[in-house]
Amino acid sequence: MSATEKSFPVSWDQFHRDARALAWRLSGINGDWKAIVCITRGGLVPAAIIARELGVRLIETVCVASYHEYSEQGQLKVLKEVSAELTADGGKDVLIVDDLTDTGKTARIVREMLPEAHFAAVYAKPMGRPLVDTFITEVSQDTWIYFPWDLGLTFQAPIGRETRG
Ligand SMILES: O=P(O)(O)OC[C@H]1O[C@H](OP(=O)(O)OP(=O)(O)O)[C@H](O)[C@@H]1O
Ligand code: HPA
Ligand SMILES: [Mg+2]
Repeated sequence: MSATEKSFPVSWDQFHRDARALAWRLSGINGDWKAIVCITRGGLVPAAIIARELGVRLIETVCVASYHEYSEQGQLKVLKEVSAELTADGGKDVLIVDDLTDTGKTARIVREMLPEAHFAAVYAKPMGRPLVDTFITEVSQDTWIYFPWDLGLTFQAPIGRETRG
């Protein structure tokens, strides 16, 4: 990932709306998804929303860890693979869900496990975009997305204070 300069904070409301918009798109692609494979941990939240909207009840996880704290990508580790039941036919009619794709490294690894599956992410950056079949919003590569589960309400200094110095 390149150095991040801009920030894109996402509220719970906005995330819910964007995940729902993703569900809308996915409903037009396949009316009968067999299962959702969510990429933990970030994929758990959109997966819950999409599963509710599309009536999918078979939810599997693939557990991948890559980033340590913020911005710095470490070694990619697969902590748990997808069940053999879903990989047997390459993942036909299976929906893979993640919160975002950044460099595309996580998506590439999971796609190799399920080459026939459909990959959906709520947000995408340009490097990861070719790895995603469906997404809602693209942000630039130098933008860091702050998800609502990583944020809290804090005091904001008045704009005037900053400009007065
Ligand atoms: O396209 P990439 O450069 O591979 O980055 C995208 C991945 O990075 C984040 O997960 P992370 O590994 O930080 O773990 P988390 O979901 O547990 O926060 C995010 O949720 C994606 O899964
Ligand atoms: O922009 C991001 N935001 C949060 N987590 C991430 N993991 C990779 N890129 C990002
Ligand atoms: Mg993740």
